[in-house]
Amino acid sequence: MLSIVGIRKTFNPGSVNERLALAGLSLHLQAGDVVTVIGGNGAGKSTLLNMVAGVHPVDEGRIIIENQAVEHLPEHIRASYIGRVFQDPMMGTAASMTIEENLAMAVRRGSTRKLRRGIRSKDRQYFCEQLELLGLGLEDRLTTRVGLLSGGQRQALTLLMATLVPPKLLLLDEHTAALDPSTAQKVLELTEKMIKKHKLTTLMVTHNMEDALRIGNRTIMMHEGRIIFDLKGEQRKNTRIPDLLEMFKKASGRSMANDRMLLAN
Ligand SMILES: Nc1ncnc2c1ncn2[C@@H]1O[C@H](COP(=O)(O)OP(=O)(O)OP(=O)(O)O)[C@@H](O)[C@H]1O
Repeated sequence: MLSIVGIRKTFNPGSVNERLALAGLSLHLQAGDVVTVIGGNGAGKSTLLNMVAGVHPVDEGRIIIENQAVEHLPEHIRASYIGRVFQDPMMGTAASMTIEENLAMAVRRGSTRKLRRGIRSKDRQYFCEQLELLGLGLEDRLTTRVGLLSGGQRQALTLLMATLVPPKLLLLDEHTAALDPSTAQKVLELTEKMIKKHKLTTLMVTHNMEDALRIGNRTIMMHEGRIIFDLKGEQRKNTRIPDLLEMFKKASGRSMANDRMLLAN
């Protein structure tokens, strides 16, 4: 489903700010794989997602989605089949537009149909049904501007928009990190529900090691632009947080002290 082969990315090459973010990373996902991505600060997790989404061009390597090489395709083309939810609830939705206008945009993602002028009552009914699934009462606020919603409501809406037309690939970049714990929990439950409902192939970056081991079927840990371990099956089932820390130490030669990953657990 997704094959990432030997991708390299260096930011600001040749300058004092040169940063090697991805060091020839390879990763293969089967359809329906839900892979959590963990790693210390600056390990390259966001860069990995950004490269798949086409935010930055790769220096080297290939990215193949359903047998199609996409590494040279611009971000807006990839956006038609990649759903994304970012850490910042202000991204992913248009603040000045209403809930129904945002949803109408999301429905048209990837469609060759021209933008219709109005939103039909049939569309409204569908939006209401979908919003009800969030359990946040947003179905009664279709004409509310998104800028007036709370961070959690906005993030739940972004998640709905990212999955309304089921994407080939869902990319979640610490999408609950900026929310208060109970809202984060709720958005995470919704995430799991959406992934299950649409059987979405997913890459989810998280700093929460407990979530990383609980959600999905595979966990990769990154360090200095590489994958230092890849847990699945029985091995993953039997792995606990202290084991992760020990594995990190062994693979990276340093302890995880001071990283946000520790603070989140
Ligand atoms: N747009 C950019 N311009 C310059 N350097 C960048 C850019 N994006 C990332 N980097 C650098 O690339 C490296 C990897 O960063 P990245 O954000 O991918 O790490 P991360 O694992 O997501 O970290 P964190 O958990 O702290 O968010 C870091 O050294 C970072 O400073």
